[in-house]
Amino acid sequence: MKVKIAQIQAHVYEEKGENLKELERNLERIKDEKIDLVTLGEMFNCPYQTPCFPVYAEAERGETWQKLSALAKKYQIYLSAGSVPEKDEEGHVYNTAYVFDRQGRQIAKHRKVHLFDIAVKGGQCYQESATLTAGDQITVFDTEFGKMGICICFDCRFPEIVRLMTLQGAKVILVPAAFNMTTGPAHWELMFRGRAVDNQCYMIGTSDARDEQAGYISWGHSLVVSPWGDVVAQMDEKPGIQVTELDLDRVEAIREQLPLLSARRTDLYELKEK
Ligand SMILES: O=C(O)CCC(=O)C(=O)O
Repeated sequence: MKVKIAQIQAHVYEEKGENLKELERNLERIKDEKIDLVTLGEMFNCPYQTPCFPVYAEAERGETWQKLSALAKKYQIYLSAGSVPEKDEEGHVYNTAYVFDRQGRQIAKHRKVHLFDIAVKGGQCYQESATLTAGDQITVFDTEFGKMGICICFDCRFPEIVRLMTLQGAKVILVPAAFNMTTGPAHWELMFRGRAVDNQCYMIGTSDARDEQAGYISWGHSLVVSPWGDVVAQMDEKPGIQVTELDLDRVEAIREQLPLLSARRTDLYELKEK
């Protein structure tokens, strides 16, 4: 089975609504390409700076959510709408990824479970936990193409989360992300290839475009890695759209020929789900 995906690596505007307008312009550009699934970057509608998250945050089903749902319906696409800051009733703010189906119905919601708190000497420092609360769910969802999983950026560094999604049946893992100028060159491609090789699944990393003037400078390089570990497609750092066709039959074929998942020694080790 084939799935045609479009990764939109967009510039993040300070004006929240401008990001939705840009999304619509981009969807209009690809509307005749029979795209099945569109993916966006992490915090695609909000500068990636901790003080901005509470200010830009909206409740689920808020204005941004409504527009995203309407766009999925209008263009009859699955829309993995990157991630956005989400506020709950108690005022907690999350880094949340919504996924909509072709009718605009929400079919998945993932709140980032591993907050990005790092301090690399002479390099990138960041503390998401200054304003964000972590989620507590692993997220897989059904599509007409079978099960997919989703996690957000730093989540993907933890092999357990991708393994659990794989064991729950996901053949494609979507990762809205924004690595930076320290960790991007070092780990971006390596991480996606590693997860793909271990789990024999498609890994789809979609970043925001690089903005040298921004407080946090994204690495860009949105990519698709096959279940064999090849980089099927990779962008540079600039805004753009990358269209790729996934062949989901390769997942089963590779798992049969190189039976890693079935050869696990679960008598010696196990991964517990809560
Ligand atoms: O893991 C990294 O190097 C980057 C992670 C990140 O930027 C994020 O989780 O938003």
